[in-house]
Amino acid sequence: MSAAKTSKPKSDEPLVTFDDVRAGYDGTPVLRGLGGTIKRGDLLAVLGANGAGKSTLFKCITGEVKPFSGTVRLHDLPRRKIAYLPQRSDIDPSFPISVFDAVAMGLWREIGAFRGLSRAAEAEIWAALDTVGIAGQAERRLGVLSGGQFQRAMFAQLMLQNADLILLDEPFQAVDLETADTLISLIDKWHGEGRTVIAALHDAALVRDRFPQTLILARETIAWGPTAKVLTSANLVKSGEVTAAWQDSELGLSGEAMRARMSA
Ligand SMILES: Nc1ncnc2c1ncn2[C@@H]1O[C@H](COP(=O)(O)OP(=O)(O)OP(=O)(O)O)[C@@H](O)[C@H]1O
Repeated sequence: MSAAKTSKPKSDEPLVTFDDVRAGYDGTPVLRGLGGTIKRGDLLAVLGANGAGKSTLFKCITGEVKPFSGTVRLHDLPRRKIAYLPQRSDIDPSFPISVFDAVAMGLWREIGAFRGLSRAAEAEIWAALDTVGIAGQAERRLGVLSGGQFQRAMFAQLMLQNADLILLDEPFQAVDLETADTLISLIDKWHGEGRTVIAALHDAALVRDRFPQTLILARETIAWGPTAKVLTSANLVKSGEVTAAWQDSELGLSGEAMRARMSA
């Protein structure tokens, strides 16, 4: 995302509104009764235990998962202005593509997949590779990069997308501290440019340090608001318990056992 391309300025405008969203897979709900608003310019962390529904929330925003009931409303936000980085485990590393071409994919929506790259576009790709520190890896196959290098390449691709909303699913998983620092600086830069960034994370200390807003999720909203207010150990414990209770209920535990766990 070059500095020349500006997104809308930061404001209190709503960007995504969830209204009583019930969504999941094969008729089984994962998210239940989810409500709330992401504002334009938010830098929001989504925290929750494994299986809490963080990725499902992202997929509801991208439109990949359609709610069974309730609505996910995008306000003045065309889907092409949403950039989504799935969890590393959801990206096929064997796809035969060079690092350069993978990063270039960030421009596809603007220039089309099958058009040749202009000199300006090539320069933009090299600048993005340089910013994330992997210009020297450009000709290598994407699949042979280390976890950190791979994530740097994915961030370079995001840089080129010029998105208004950037969704990052566990972006620091399996990356070293130096890489995490580089990637966090980019997130700060995007936030400074008025873009909205939402990241699913597990590191509460990092969230406390760098993310002004937090959503704690456990299939339903446990808490959502300013990080200093929301990110408490009580809320984190509750989130783990509520997610576990929903998972137990899906595995067929009796309603009584579930209620006992919920009220413990
Ligand atoms: N494609 C799918 N089909 C069926 N069930 C799914 C699918 N994707 C996710 N689920 C189920 O939905 C629930 C929530 O998963 P989700 O990936 O949204 O949680 P998460 O909070 O992102 O978890 P994690 O921290 O482990 O990535 C889990 O029980 C998961 O098994």
